[in-house]
Amino acid sequence: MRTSTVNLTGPPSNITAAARGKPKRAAWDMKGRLQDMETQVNSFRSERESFEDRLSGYNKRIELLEHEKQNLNQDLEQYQTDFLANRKEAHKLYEILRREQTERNIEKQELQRKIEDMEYETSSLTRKVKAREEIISTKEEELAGLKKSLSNLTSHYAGIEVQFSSTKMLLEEHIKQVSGLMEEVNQLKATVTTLENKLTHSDTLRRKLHNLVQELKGNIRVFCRVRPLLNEEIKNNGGSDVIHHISSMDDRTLELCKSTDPNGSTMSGLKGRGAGTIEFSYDKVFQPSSTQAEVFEEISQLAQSVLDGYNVCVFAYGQTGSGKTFTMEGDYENEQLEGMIPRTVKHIFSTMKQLEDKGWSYKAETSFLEIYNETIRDLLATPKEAKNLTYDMKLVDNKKNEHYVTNLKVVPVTCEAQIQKLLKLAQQQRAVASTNMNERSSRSHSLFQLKLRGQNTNTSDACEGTLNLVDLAGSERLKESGSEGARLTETQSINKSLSNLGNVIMALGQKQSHIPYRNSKLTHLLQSSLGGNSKTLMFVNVSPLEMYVNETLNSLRFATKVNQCNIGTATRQQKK
Ligand SMILES: Nc1ncnc2c1ncn2[C@@H]1O[C@H](COP(=O)(O)OP(=O)(O)OP(=O)(O)O)[C@@H](O)[C@H]1O
Repeated sequence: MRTSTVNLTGPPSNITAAARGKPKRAAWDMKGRLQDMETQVNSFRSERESFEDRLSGYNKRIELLEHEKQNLNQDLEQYQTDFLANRKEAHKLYEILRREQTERNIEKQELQRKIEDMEYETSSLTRKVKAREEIISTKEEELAGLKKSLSNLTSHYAGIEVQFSSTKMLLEEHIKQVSGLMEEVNQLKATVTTLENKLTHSDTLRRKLHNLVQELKGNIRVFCRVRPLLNEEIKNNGGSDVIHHISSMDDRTLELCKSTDPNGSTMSGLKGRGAGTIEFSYDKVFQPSSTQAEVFEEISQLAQSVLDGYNVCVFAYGQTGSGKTFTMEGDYENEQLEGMIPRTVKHIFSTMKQLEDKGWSYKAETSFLEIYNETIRDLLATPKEAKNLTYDMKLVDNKKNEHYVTNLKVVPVTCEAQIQKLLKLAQQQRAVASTNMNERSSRSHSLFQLKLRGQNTNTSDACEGTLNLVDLAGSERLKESGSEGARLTETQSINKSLSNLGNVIMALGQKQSHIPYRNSKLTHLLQSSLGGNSKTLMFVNVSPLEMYVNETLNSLRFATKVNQCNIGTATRQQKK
């Protein structure tokens, strides 16, 4: 940049000094005054020249300055242009810088996140490393311990090896002895197997012979079952489950102590022991502790007989609450407490499967009814299905005296599960009414029937068997039941049909020409299953309560009579 300086001070100092330096001339001194004035003009002239010099200097200076100004203006314009260009450039750079900064910020955040992650990872790795280190140190300790044990064991092993070689020698000697003994054992085993086979064979034979004897005798078999005391009854018995008035010497006899009996033992045909003690004997007596499985074990052969083409009839007889329904049906929801009906069904279906290998195939159909006040009711029909239907008995076959019930639902069954379902349906439908004897007393007879038709493709053999499982209504006497009104009619009807069942059995036993089957629906319905063509078994269920000792006595007497009846030998129903 160009620069210059201009001196612009006031008029020359000699003028004022001349004026001021000389004393004032008198008015008359014209010459002097002219002289002064000429001096003054000269001074003024020289002053003017000096001024003019200075002015031309100033003008030059101004020109110079003007030039300088022009230069400066040009510079300024250049600067402005440069400035604008620079500002634009600077703006662009600023934008780039700002973008760069934003990107850097994002990168920085990213990096910070990564750093945080890495820090976290590092801290967790540090923790893991620490844990590993701890484990390693524990393992090292263990290793040290193991090394120690190993060295102990090695020395122990050396000792054992010594022992082993001596034992080995001993063992070789023993092996020789053992092989001799093994031979003996094998010989003994063979003897045991032969004996076991003989035993099984003789046990099967014994059972078969026992059944044969029973069949040949033609007797109705009777099993007696004493119910255990229930929880409430145990409480009333002073917390004890011991039944004092009923006892048993073995599994075929039962003693009833009726202390109130004045004569003690005068019942016809019954042995007496001591005052009021009466002994009864049956084919089997089940104690209160007997399980459902144990009871079924004894009747499983009867179930097998149905598949072999026999008619089988099982009754449960006894006073209300003595355990008839428990014995026949039990608890369908609890496998251990299942009664004879579900167990028989299971047994039959599993045996059917086994017999398939021998060429047998079976068709099965079932029905379930109850007789209430001498009226038949279908337990497999819902109330809607049974509406407006009447159930009468009609003869199927004159020769066989076989009856069927009109409108009764007969369901073809192919598996055990199907029957289980039907049994539950029937259970729901059973008429249950209350009496003084038992709040949930069943006041009807129920009859479950399963008919099987078998065909053997290998031998062309065919057979037909029917299983009847009957849960009879409570046998208590009118006096004891305390019934009135509708309940009285029920009890009378039950008593009538039960005593008729007894009459039919007695008439069969005495080989009478007329058997009163038609006197009650129950005997009428079971005509073909009683009377010689059926394997018949009666459960007499007994209450453990001493207060019912008279009812128990009646039941046991009835059962004894039934047991003594010879109704003839059951025959297999073969078909061609
Ligand atoms: N052996 C037993 N073990 C355990 N409880 C039993 C046994 N026998 C019967 N009971 C129970 O005793 C009660 C009466 O039995 P159940 O209903 O079978 O008598 P019931 O003779 O069929 O009576 P009802 O004539 O009224 O049908 C039931 O609660 C039953 O579960």
